[in-house]
Amino acid sequence: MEIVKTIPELLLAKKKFATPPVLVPTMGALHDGHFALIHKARDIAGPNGVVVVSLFVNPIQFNNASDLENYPSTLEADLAACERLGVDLVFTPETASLYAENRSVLISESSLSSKLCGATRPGHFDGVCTVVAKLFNLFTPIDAVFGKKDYQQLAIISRLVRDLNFPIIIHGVDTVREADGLALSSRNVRLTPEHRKQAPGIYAALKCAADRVTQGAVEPSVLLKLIQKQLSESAPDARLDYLECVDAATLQSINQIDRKCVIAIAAFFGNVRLIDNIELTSQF
Ligand SMILES: Nc1ncnc2c1ncn2[C@@H]1O[C@H](COP(=O)(O)OP(=O)(O)OP(=O)(O)O)[C@@H](O)[C@H]1O
Ligand SMILES: CC(C)(CO)[C@@H](O)C(=O)[O-]
Ligand code: BAL
Repeated sequence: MEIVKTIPELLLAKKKFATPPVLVPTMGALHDGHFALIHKARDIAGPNGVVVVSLFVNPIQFNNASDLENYPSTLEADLAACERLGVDLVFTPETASLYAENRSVLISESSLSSKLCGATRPGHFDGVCTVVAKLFNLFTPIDAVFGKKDYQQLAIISRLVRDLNFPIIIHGVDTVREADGLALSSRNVRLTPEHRKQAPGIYAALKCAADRVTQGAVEPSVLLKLIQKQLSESAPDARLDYLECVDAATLQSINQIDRKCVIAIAAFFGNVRLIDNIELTSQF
């Protein structure tokens, strides 16, 4: 496995690739969710293809300085895991090697990012789109793999690829969960023991709402109230950042469950912000 830190090194390493790579962009602090992405990348690439992983905590997508400062970093363990999983190349750039000091170009998506995390983390998706476009330009992958835990991000990156004609196929991987249902997330390690106990309440409440839909419930407002009630009982310390039922394609709020939709949630436990979602697709 090759580890490269700079763009010149990356461009040199790329010359040795027999095929265009399959890219897995991450911010490091790898866990089983990331490993599922890497497995998917290997499936796509095949045994002789090239799988590359980027580990980069992208400062320009953070709207909160202390969130950036406290973002977990486990570089040695990440590199060992990538090696074990048969990754061909890991890219761990310094911020200065990716961003010019006087940079003045930003990629902005203006529709799918208007709600949910886009509304509560201003500028976040401009940062995501910009760094992902850079990674696409640097690696020229044929495929790239993202997780459905970040549902809105996956939708926005698919739109970025469509609207800017990146010749790349975007693959989504189902959310990997702890045995108690909590979505794996690098930020989970920052939960206090008490908040870690409460956090599975998020997915439990989402599932309960999804079950109601299976039984015929069609009013998003009823479902959202049910989730809020459940959360207040199972996770009393959770502070909602948003909770919405949105059209799965447009990510705009809906009044009736009459098409593929997603319930998306973000909640704070102390200063740790977790996101999760559930797709309500089985009926449509
Ligand atoms: N539990 C998970 N299941 C599947 N994919 C995941 C999971 N967690 C993260 N991913 C995906 O891994 C990629 C990198 O995400 P990232 O490095 O931000 O990890 P993270 O665990 O989402 O961290 P955090 O949410 O704390 O920022 C993204 O495509 C993300 O959707
Ligand atoms: C896609 C990504 C690596 C861009 O920094 C990040 O938003 C993430 O880890 O989901
Ligand atoms: N997983 C999305 C990256 C972020 O929270 O900034």
